[in-house]
Amino acid sequence: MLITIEGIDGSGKSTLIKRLENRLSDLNCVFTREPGATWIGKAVRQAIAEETDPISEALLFVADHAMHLKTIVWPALDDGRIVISDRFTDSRFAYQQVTLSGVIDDPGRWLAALHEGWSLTPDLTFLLIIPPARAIERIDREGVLEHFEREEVLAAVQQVYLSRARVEPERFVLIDAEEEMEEIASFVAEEIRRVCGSQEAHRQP
Ligand SMILES: Nc1ncnc2c1ncn2[C@@H]1O[C@H](COP(=O)(O)OP(=O)(O)O)[C@@H](O)[C@H]1O
Ligand SMILES: Cc1cn([C@H]2C[C@H](O)[C@@H](COP(=O)(O)OP(=O)(O)O)O2)c(=O)[nH]c1=O
Repeated sequence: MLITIEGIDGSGKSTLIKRLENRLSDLNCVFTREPGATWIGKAVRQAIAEETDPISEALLFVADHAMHLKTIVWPALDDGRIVISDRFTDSRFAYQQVTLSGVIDDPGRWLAALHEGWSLTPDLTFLLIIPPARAIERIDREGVLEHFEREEVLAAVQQVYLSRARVEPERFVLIDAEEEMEEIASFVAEEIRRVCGSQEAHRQP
């Protein structure tokens, strides 16, 4: 089972993941993230910092995803583990749709073609929704802003996330990210237990 946590920068994904690590410790989940901790992940972070070319930046995100699948996601799923990822392919569709707009024709189609035939769709995606100005306030408290971390960029990214959620309502669970984190974490943990429990029940003869 593959579960992803998505949302704009500052929406609370990494805080939520930390809470889930505690709340779901008995489920032996694999917690992971994109961009990852490999050398490609480092290259991605360098590309973000340099902000030179959105096409090479997008391709590095895809390379990081391929490495992530090969080294972490597939092995864990093959072992029957629950994988919970802080960002996954929806991040690419949401952010690169915005950064590549006006750079290449139909970025959505280009991104879909790049993932075709080897990637996978999560079983369940929690999407944290927050007014972009609130997200920027939260990030601002932490220091330097990356090039995505501008209100108009995050607003556009969130719109793409929401339009993806409208197309696949059975996969996406929308969360109000301005709620208390304790409440968000207990709701998400319960949902994960419910979905994983019902999958177990399906498996029984
Ligand atoms: N529900 C919440 N209420 C108040 N503050 C929050 C909440 N969720 C996250 N924060 C704070 O907002 C900041 C950004 O959260 P973070 O988890 O790093 O976001 P992300 O991983 O999505 O960029 C952190 O300082 C965090 O403590
Ligand atoms: C995974 C991924 C991330 N990103 C962006 C989102 C973030 O602004 C940036 C770094 O990701 P991350 O470190 O997860 O940012 P945050 O914790 O602030 O949410 O990379 C993409 O543009 N495309 C992608 O495919």
